[in-house]
Amino acid sequence: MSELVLDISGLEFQWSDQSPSMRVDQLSVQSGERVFLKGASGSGKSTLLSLIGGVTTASTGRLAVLGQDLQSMSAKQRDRFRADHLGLIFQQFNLIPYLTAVENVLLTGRFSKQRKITRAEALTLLKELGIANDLAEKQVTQLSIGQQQRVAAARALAGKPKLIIADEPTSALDEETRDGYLDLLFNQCHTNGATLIFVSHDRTLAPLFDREVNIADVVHWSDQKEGEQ
Ligand SMILES: Nc1ncnc2c1ncn2[C@@H]1O[C@H](COP(=O)(O)OP(=O)(O)OP(=O)(O)O)[C@@H](O)[C@H]1O
Repeated sequence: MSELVLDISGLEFQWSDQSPSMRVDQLSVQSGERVFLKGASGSGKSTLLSLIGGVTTASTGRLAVLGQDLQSMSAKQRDRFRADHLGLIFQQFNLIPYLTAVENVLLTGRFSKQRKITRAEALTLLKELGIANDLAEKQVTQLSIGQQQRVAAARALAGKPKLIIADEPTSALDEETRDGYLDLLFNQCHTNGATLIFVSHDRTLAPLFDREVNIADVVHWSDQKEGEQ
């Protein structure tokens, strides 16, 4: 089946009038694919992810996620779309420090009617990711970095979103924990029929994915600033 989960063409974006402009001529990802996105620091990986996640919008071009054109949505509609359909795993986790692990996972359901998750389901998901019930009831700041990283994954996977976007989620893990984490993430994506876009500097991980995309091949920056034409 060749359903496109991500379909970008002729996309142009600038952080501000004074910033270089970024162009993506074409990038598509098929349903169920696990894509490894690599690129040098500052090459635009996080910028691209924020466009795909609807956090920022491009000035021109097409960007469709799960068949929905994000470019034609208002900021509020994009927020709703993100909450309903996307699972985001950030480099810094973005967990709420004063909540327990399970409460952090349950937050997903607070922002989306479509992704309702019960406490029992959240605990099961955490357990599948290696966070037993006693840890799940602890404040997240009392967990190790590797455990927090798994809580962040559980929160992204809660409610079975169809697209998971992970920005360097294994950067703080030792090799063994990292490999276990990836196994769990892949298993969950497979079970849920989810597509995975995974950004990492760790090239040794690339062979584990269906496809490797070098950001330099898809993202082009122009240094021309306004007033310099
Ligand atoms: N919020 C922002 N406002 C203005 N410019 C930004 C912003 N975020 C990123 N940039 C600029 O966009 C360019 C690409 O940055 P981005 O963070 O996307 O790179 P990256 O490939 O994710 O880097 P890294 O691997 O270091 O995380 C950089 O020149 C950066 O300065």
